[in-house]
Amino acid sequence: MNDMTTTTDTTTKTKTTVLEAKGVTMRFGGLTAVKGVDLQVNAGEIVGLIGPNGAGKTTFFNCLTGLYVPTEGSVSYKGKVLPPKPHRVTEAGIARTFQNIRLFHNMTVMENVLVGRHTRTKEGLWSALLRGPGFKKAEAASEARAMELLEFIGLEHKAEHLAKNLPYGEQRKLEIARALASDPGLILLDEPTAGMNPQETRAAEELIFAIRDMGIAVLVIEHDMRFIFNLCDRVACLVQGEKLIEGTASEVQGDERVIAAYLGTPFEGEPGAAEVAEVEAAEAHAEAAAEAEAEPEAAADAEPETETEAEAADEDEAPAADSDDAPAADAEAEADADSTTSTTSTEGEAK
Ligand SMILES: Nc1ncnc2c1ncn2[C@@H]1O[C@H](COP(=O)(O)OP(=O)(O)OP(=O)(O)O)[C@@H](O)[C@H]1O
Repeated sequence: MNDMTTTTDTTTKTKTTVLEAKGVTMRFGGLTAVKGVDLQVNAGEIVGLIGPNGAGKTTFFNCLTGLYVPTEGSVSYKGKVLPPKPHRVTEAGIARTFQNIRLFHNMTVMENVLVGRHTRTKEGLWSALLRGPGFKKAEAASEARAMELLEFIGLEHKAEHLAKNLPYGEQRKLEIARALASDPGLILLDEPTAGMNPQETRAAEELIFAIRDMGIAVLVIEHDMRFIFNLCDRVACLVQGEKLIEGTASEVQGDERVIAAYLGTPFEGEPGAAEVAEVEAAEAHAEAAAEAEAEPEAAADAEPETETEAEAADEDEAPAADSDDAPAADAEAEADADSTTSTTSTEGEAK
């Protein structure tokens, strides 16, 4: 990783592609969570990934980081296709944080960062067990690097605290420091400001700019639109697993399809709209066929109903006529009377 100096100078930006996802598709049984998504992240860029709940953003992240093996498509990092294995992806240079914080809660802040460092330490098992000079030197270097990262996120004074005792916003920052410990060239952040207050969100924004200025490309999922449009050079919007649009912040935030997707309003050419229309047409057809089949029966049912009504009318006109229901009604009335009596008597006894 580059030195820790942070600047706001982005003139050194190049168009070197760091991440290239091509036609990534992920199916879970009959559900296509991600459908043919292409995405590039270039060196020096902060790219945002937005979309309504369930749009497939986290599933896409999981495909990029080897947690899921995409059903179709490929993911390359700096021109090399990545093997779908999380530790190999980390070794290659991609680090990530999770939507639900995943820290080692009973370990210290420093230990959590050291865990993130292990892919970059070369000392083997025997060296570690025997704690030879090589191991001690490597351990000291790792600790120095971890402390540097803690200073970077402003948590050096809490190095010996247990992770579980940190406030929520600091836990999120610690997760970022742990990801940075693997010296990535690209970091994927899954909702880094979730649960943060506005001040913490602002600080997170500064932290991400600083990470970019260290030479690490960033791909970030967020629901906070103000945060994303302020932060990102480019934004891609997923809807129902498909990439709806990709462009600069102003292009994306002004796009009425994006607004409609967030408000749940259907729009022309909406991803999945053709499939929905097909299913709706098939359902309407099936309903119409069922109705047509049921029609003669319905007509037949209608006649006796008319007769019954006529009979009932006759009965109304002949109140003296015996009815089978009458004794049952009498019995019910008697039973009601009995139960009322018994309740009353019980209440009386109780009193
Ligand atoms: N392991 C899984 N098995 C089956 N379905 C899954 C699995 N993971 C995700 N899904 C489904 O895939 C779809 C996309 O989910 P995903 O979590 O990727 O969306 P998201 O855009 O990250 O949503 P959110 O913004 O709410 O986090 C959803 O319908 C979800 O239920």
